[in-house]
Amino acid sequence: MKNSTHQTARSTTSVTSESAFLEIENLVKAYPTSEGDPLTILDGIDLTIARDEFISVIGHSGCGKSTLLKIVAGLENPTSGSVRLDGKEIRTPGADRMMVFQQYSLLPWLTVQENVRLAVDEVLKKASSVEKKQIVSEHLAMVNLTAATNKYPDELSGGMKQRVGIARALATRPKMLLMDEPFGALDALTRGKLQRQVLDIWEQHRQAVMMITHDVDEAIYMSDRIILMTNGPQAKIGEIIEVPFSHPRNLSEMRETQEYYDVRNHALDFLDRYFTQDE
Ligand SMILES: Nc1ncnc2c1ncn2[C@@H]1O[C@H](COP(=O)(O)OP(=O)(O)OP(=O)(O)O)[C@@H](O)[C@H]1O
Repeated sequence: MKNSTHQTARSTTSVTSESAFLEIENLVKAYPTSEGDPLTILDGIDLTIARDEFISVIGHSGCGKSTLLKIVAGLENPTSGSVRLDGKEIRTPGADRMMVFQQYSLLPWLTVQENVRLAVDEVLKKASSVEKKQIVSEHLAMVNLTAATNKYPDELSGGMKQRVGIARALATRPKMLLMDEPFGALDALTRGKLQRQVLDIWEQHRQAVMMITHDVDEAIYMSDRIILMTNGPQAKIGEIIEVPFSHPRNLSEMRETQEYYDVRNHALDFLDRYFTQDE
């Protein structure tokens, strides 16, 4: 089934300006070093993402993917350039962007519903107590966790913990979801199930998503475009692949098409070209 032609792996650098929701312009990020001169990690990133678009960011370890995500989250500031969400410059974290990390950052002394409720209380301050209760149970149901509502994190599997993290992020109704290798710590079977669940939710309630992953198949399955980063330091966007499948998607059907393998090979060839000896 595999072949190496690239005919369907189209590259596009941006969405149209009318539909741009996140706009990253000439972003540079440098960190100070003990040697004196700062080290430029990201060097001139230009990227626009639409309001209802799911994008994945792939690149070799250390190229600056998490740094880029943290800048969009407002946890880090760019050295120069601009990052705007819905026309407004991002400088600090905000309830319009929620993050899901690889390591489930749940509070161990709170139950599943209390973990989600804490975030809802923090963000949806104007909602009534009844509404907030409803939002929490609705989002726990979305990730099939109703039965685990009153459990504590250490009573849950890794996949369940990650589902709580996803329910928590979605329950605050952010305009943008930022995910840093959200399935990276899970076994293959759990990963596949959770990818499907997140995709089901996203296909029903579309929002802007930026997901970092090391997994090309995950990126093809879930995203509209795949951002391929060059190696760091001074990493840039090397290429952007438009995934030629509409949503909702069916992985088995996708895998029966030539387009799937064209995109896959194209992305893997790119990553091979940027492979370095010290990785
Ligand atoms: N706060 C910081 N101070 C100095 N250097 C930093 C800081 N944060 C990240 N870096 C450096 O920036 C580079 C990019 O790091 P980053 O974590 O963004 O890469 P990544 O592509 O997400 O890596 P990985 O795939 O391994 O998670 C690395 O060389 C890292 O050491």
